[in-house]
Amino acid sequence: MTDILPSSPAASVTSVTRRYRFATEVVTVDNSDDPHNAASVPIYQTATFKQKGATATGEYDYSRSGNPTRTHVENHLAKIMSAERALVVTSGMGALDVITRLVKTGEEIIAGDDLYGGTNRLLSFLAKSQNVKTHHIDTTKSDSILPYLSDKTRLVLLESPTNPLIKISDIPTISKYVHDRCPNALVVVDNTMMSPYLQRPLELGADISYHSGTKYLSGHHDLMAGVIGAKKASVGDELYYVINATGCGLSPFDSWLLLRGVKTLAVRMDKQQASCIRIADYLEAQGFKVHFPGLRSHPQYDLHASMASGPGAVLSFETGDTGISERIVEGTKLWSISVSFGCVNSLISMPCRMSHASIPAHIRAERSLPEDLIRLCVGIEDADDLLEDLEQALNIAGALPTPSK
Ligand SMILES: Cc1ncc(COP(=O)(O)O)c(C=O)c1O
Ligand SMILES: N[C@@H](CCSC[C@H](N)C(=O)O)C(=O)O
Repeated sequence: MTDILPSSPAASVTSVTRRYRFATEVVTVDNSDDPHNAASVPIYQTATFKQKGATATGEYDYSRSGNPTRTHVENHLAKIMSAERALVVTSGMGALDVITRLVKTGEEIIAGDDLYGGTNRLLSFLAKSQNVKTHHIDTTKSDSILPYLSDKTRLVLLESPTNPLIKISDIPTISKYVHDRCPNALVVVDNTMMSPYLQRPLELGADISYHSGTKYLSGHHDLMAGVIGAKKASVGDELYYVINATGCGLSPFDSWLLLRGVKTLAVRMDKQQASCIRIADYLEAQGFKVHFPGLRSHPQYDLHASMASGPGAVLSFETGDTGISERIVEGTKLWSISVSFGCVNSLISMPCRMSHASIPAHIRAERSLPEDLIRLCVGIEDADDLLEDLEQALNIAGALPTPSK
């Protein structure tokens, strides 16, 4: 496919190596090619680029094919994701759409049975429209994948932790199973929940890692973006072909916003994670069933710790009663009732009513997704304020055995 690529930036960054620790690399953007030594990468808000002659194209000709602001954010993301090539598109779902275009009619996908509702929707759509079957299995048990691996397998799609039940999959073991048995299959990890700061799936054996850049990478809920990192440049080039062919590359302005946002990823995540650990401890101490890989009680605490450098800042918990859960969510003042996560502001939601409502109720039940589940996405506010607000909402909802204070 690469021989028919149009002129465009060859965004492979195999030559860009990390020299410093992650928190330093993430804030250090290489802008050394700027003709005016601009400290911040400029926004090249242009659709087209002039040519020296009819056949003399420069590095860029048209912003759908490539744009310098987009190239900068892609190179920076490739560096922090340990990818040979990174690509940015208009949303996380757009990223998965691009990846699934590598699958041909009749081929198969293996995916988890707890995964983001929109991902489930796209996989269901592919089954109907392209005859691409997805086997949904419990990827927390690595061996459960073995009976489904065949010469039809093209993608194995993992979330770890999963959204919303925060289950963990063994990325190295599953990658080995897949690569040993299906050399043409690609292991794809949706790493949105962790961000490359906490977990880098390409270093763990995966072939492609992707993100909803709408979340931690940008961090402020002021843009939609999708990010794809390919371990091998050749796979990145195939994905680039799809992006240019379909026209879903990220705009110059959103590329700039993403590059600006990602610089603070480490400080945001440190603060959000520290507060989330406190909140998880508090909820568990009140007797709730809490799903969070930072708690010793998490069934895959050790596995997660072997792959990631922290538990992140999203947890979910069960109250045992849908009505109580609704009252808790509606009783908070500081936590916004909102889908999404990874923002500097704290969010509270009921996945079955909101982010995962597109999964039919009977499938949610088959997959044991509790209707009363509450998801908390912890922001950078003062943790004491967050805890106090949560506690008053729990009290109002009658969720605490003995109302405190
Ligand atoms: C885990 C996960 N992956 C992918 C997506 C899709 O991202 P986007 O909303 O940017 O399309 C979302 C949320 O929307 C998500 O939660
Ligand atoms: N109406 C949207 C819902 C988006 S959910 C966003 C996010 N991934 C989350 O988990 O909260 C849709 O139908 O996709």
